Amino acid sequence: AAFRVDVLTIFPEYLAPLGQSLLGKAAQRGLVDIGVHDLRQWTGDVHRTVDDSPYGGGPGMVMRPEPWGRALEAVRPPGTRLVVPTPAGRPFTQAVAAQWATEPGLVFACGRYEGIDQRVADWAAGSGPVSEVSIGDYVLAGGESAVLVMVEAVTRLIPGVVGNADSVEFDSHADGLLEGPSYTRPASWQGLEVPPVLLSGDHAAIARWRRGQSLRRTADRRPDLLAALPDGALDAADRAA
Ligand SMILES: NC(=O)c1ccno1
Repeated sequence: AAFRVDVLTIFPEYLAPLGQSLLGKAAQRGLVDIGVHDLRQWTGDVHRTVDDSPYGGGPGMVMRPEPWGRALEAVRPPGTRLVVPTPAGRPFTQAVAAQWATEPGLVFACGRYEGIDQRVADWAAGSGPVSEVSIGDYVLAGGESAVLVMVEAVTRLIPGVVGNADSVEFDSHADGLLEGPSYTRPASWQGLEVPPVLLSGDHAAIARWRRGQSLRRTADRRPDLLAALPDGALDAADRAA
């Protein structure tokens, strides 16, 4: 069955890119079903109000719970994970994306303003898993951009969505390390040569060189990833790299 994605937002037009390109083709091929819903459909007043001032004072506005409750009851299949993008969330990583890609689908709640009344996530936990996640340590105006990022990261891991399955398997972060440099024709460009080992045809040497490049780049750019590797992940050859 198709992987089902539903997005609740007050800016449905912002999610238009979900219908294009890679995702669009996957949707056409029945691999992914995407529904974008305007939260204001579930407001109860003539002004279609979705926010109010925060209890306890403080700047900005908070999204009221009632429209979310009605929208989730209408849209969220029972047991489906609810994802709430927020700078205060747990980190969204490749491992999280891989886990979610094995599930039947996802519902995304895009918060605006200072966020959504906490009772929505608390109440929603009664009908399925709820994940409050962050795509990085920065603050966006709303959750919509984060949803575009997460939908792309998850759906490309669904078998058949990305043409070449190998390219997914050898992504950066797939083995906990960053991918090293890539090269293609011409062999010489602006006086810069492609590393000769890559033209040698010696596949064992190429694999060793690539692993070394990956380790070196990870140590240079993301030492935190090296530190997070499970014991034994690096062998003697790795340490020598
Ligand atoms: N960092 C994030 O994931 C985020 C979501 C909404 N605003 O920021």
